[in-house]
Amino acid sequence: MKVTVVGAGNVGATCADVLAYREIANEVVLLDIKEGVAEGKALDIWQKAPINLYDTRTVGSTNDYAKTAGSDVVVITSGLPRKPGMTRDDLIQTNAGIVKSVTENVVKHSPDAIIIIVSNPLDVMTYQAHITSKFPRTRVMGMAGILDTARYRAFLAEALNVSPKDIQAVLMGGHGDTMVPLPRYTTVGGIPVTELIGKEELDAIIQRTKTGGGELVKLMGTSAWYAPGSAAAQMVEAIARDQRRVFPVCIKLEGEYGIKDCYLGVPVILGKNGVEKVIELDLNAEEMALLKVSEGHVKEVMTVLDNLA
Ligand SMILES: NC(=O)C1=CN([C@@H]2O[C@H](COP(=O)(O)OP(=O)(O)OC[C@H]3O[C@@H](n4cnc5c(N)ncnc54)[C@H](O)[C@@H]3O)[C@@H](O)[C@H]2O)C=CC1
Ligand SMILES: O=C([O-])CC(=O)C(=O)O
Repeated sequence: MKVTVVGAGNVGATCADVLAYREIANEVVLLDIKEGVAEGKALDIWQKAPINLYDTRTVGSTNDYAKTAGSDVVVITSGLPRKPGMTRDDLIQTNAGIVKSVTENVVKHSPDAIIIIVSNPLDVMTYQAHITSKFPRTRVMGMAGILDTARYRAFLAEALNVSPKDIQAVLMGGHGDTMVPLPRYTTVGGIPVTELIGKEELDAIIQRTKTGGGELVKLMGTSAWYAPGSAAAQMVEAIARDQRRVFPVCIKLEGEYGIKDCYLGVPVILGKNGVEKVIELDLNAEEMALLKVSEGHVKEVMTVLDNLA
């Protein structure tokens, strides 16, 4: 299994590191446009191998896609992160061009790859990569749902003073303030969460989850990377090991949930072919209304992208 991570910044380097120390791939190529940075970080990760005991080979590349040739999975993290006061959508102008040119190179050198987008605005950058690559939708997906769900699970674990391992949840929709956490599908060791926490406290956790990315941007002056990098690596693992894990993943909807031609996070089965199946939940009217709001927002930003072209 050969995996390329494009963008050797905070998220990309973290993802490459997790891929290596968890031996998810035999070879990880880290690529960036900044001279020497990807080579340096790949070398640093390789020099950690005798300490942390792994044998994944990590290779760096300054914009030389020949080194990425024949990758099975490509994770695209290249692009600007936001600064305090910005929304993810504010990044579209710069990141659309970056994701487009990176995708063109990926297609040329790894025509059979599965592409995982991380760059923001996530749902619309997944759209950009999909239309540029012309790959089937099952091979072009965005990472956001695992991260958003992890934040929700972490906040719940803290509030209930239980292990985050025992909290299972689904979160749908776009990667932004219109994301749709689903308390009805949230359990703690199999127990419905609503039996363990009051409505007011749960609502506050849901609200904190929706603005979870912004909370970190405010604290750090740039966006998060440990959880995002690990979340992208977890998607790669599900594909590399054909685990058929059930994760919320951003994909083009083609009629599921009554939604067409929109890129939204939905629960899927992730395996060796990419998205093996989109799972359709029987949402109630309130949940469906929230998903429609999310669809409306993502479609607006998709139109912004169409008008850039
Ligand atoms: N989907 C999600 O849940 C998350 C998305 N993000 C997004 O991921 C992206 C990366 O974030 P960070 O790693 O924190 O940023 P960063 O600034 O640390 O790293 C980005 C890297 O991309 C590189 N780059 C720019 N243009 C390139 C090109 N054409 N080819 C190759 N490399 C190129 C830069 O040189 C830089 O090293 C941002 O757009 C951010 O908003 C971040 C966290 C979570
Ligand atoms: O908030 C940001 O800009 C980065 C991101 O998508 C996240 O951490 O959820």
